[in-house]
Amino acid sequence: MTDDARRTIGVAVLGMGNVGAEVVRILQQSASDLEARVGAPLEIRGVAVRDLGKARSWCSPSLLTDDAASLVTRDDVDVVVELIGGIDLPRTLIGTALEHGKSVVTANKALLADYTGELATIAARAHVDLYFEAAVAGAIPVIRPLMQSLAGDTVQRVAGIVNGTTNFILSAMAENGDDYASTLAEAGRLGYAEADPTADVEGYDAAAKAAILASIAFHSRVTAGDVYREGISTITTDDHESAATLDCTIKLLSICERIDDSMGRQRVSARVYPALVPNSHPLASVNGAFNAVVVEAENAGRLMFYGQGAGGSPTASAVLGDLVMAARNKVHGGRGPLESTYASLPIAPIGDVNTRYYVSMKVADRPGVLSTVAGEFAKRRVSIATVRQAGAGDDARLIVVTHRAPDSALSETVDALNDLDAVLSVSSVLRLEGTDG
Ligand SMILES: NC(=O)C1=CN([C@@H]2O[C@H](COP(=O)(O)OP(=O)(O)OC[C@H]3O[C@@H](n4cnc5c(N)ncnc54)[C@H](O)[C@@H]3O)[C@@H](O)[C@H]2O)C=CC1
Ligand SMILES: N[C@@H](CC=O)C(=O)O
Ligand code: NA
Repeated sequence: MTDDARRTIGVAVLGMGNVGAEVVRILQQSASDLEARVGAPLEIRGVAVRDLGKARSWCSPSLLTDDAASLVTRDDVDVVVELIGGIDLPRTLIGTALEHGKSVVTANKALLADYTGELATIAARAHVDLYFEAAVAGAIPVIRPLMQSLAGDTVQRVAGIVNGTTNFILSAMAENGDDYASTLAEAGRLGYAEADPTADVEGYDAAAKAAILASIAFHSRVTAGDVYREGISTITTDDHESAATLDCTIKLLSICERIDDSMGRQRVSARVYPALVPNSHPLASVNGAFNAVVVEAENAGRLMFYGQGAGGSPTASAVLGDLVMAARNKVHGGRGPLESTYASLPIAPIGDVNTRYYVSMKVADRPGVLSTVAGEFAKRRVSIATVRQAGAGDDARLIVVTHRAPDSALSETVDALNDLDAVLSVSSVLRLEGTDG
């Protein structure tokens, strides 16, 4: 090893919350192993926090600063680890760090979903790394497998459960009938939820991750606004009960796939919504804050990645992996792969996606209602797979499951059902995924 290769790598950590605190702990506890793997010692030069007065374990007070902007430009810092969250401040801090020749590791999917292009351009100009394995599916390696291991294949589909908080809530509701609000509060206490948990429950976090996954998988620029999104805040105990009667469970899915238009041209569909998944499907048994991502590639076939998708130490594990890579590149020269958006595939609207629907509606309990309801599906060429009546009289409900049809035809059918006198209300509409038909 040359003298140069033995130089110390200076690390700045920005934010010491759920993830930042774990990163600082591991950096100190595993210092000698990390040194051996990098080929040089990693030394924390500073830790930026919002409140200097707060007590912290694993961190000498002399390292703390409330001036993140100065820390990221210091000459003795080689790699900046951003774990503050949000958009405007980290965008500026990361941009500045990269411009000053620092490699950056971040877990910030909200930022990356819209600004990967901007930040990757600065990183390329400065010949430094921008790594973000922790931004999607926490501890699970998905970014690196897609970007590197599958770089020679053609990925067709990336789909799965990428939000731990909502999976924790849906699992608790389905398994124990737990209450939505208290389970969400518990996810916050356990360090799974975002600072504003609306990002989790309304699907924004999963949509940001879908944008990142789709961009990498399809070598195209996909941003958060390109992702169709529905959250889980409207899912009720009745929905879980209905799912159980169909031998299904409800999961918030992120689905990114190539779909053809009517001329056979490829487009990208990226979408996030709660869906019924058959209990026999591998995703149905992914519970709690666990995530799973299924990748389908032309030559590799189907690959499944499973593990802890949220929480301080699992996320810190992915951050540390990136930090070791970035530090090695600083020691030995070179940099990681550049982002690749050469394919520039356009985005397909949700209406063009073929899905199956589950529709539960309160109906008048009188002769002819079933055929009126079925007629609205038929008018739009939506084929019905099963119909079941639950309850009777004032409690009569029809539960319809369709075959696959364009989402636009399905949503027009639901609008038409809402206008029928025979339908008192459409109480629930969910997609059904993971089945043929
Ligand atoms: N918690 C998790 O399971 C995961 C989180 N992430 C991402 O990691 C990042 C951090 O997440 P958490 O640690 O959970 O959030 P957190 O809210 O626990 O930590 C953020 C910390 O940044 C500090 N902070 C705010 N403004 C600051 C400033 N100007 N200077 C220095 N520090 C400042 C806050 O005081 C807080 O301690 C976010 O981008 C999040 O989306 C990614 C994957 C999993
Ligand atoms: N809030 C996120 C944290 C990890 O990305 C989640 O619940 O998955
Ligand atoms: Na990951």
